[in-house]
Amino acid sequence: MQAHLAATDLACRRGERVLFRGVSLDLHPGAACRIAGPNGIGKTSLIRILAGLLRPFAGTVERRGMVALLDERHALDSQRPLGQALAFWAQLDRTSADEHIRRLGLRGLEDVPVRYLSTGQKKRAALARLTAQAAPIWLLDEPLNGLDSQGVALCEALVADHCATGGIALVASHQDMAIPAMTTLPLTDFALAEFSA
Ligand SMILES: Nc1ncnc2c1ncn2[C@@H]1O[C@H](COP(=O)(O)OP(=O)(O)OP(=O)(O)O)[C@@H](O)[C@H]1O
Repeated sequence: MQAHLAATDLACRRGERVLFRGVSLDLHPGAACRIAGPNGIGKTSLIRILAGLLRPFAGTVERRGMVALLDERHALDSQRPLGQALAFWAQLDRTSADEHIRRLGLRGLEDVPVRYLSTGQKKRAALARLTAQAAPIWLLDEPLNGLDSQGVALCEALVADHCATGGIALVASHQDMAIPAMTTLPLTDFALAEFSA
């Protein structure tokens, strides 16, 4: 089964405002797309609609294949040491976290409680959790936030590898990313003023 992520004529309403409307996309294996736009335009809201966590005001979403979401909530038990927190999810995913801990440069931090990790270390841990999931569809909300330059390059390489091996990546980011053939969906074009229905 080939992964597929499509949306047709999406609109998003939050409170009394329609944030955007008429948003469509059609992503097939290998596709990388960046959602761009100013603060508050609705990038996170669009990601959450595509993840199935927020109901669109209008339009439809079609998902085929498992979805992995990375956002500011890293979903790792803050009381547990990093190794155990990642192993908890790895066990559910029937995999091992070790290779992902190594790849994300987290070796040596396995015994440190998640709550003591720095911002960038937590983001790397969330990326380790993401890569361990082996989901074909990645929805990434500001994945570069908090990463140092080496972390940014690493994240770009992860996304590029994911797409090169048939994955789909949709990334909300204020920063350009060095990903081959990455397209841009500029949300600004769809912004509306106050909702007046
Ligand atoms: N539950 C909610 N109820 C009402 N308004 C909300 C709710 N959640 C978010 N909003 C509003 O929706 C708008 C879009 O928020 P969203 O987080 O999607 O924007 P964004 O483009 O991701 O912003 P940023 O670039 O700052 O991360 C904001 O004005 C925000 O205040």
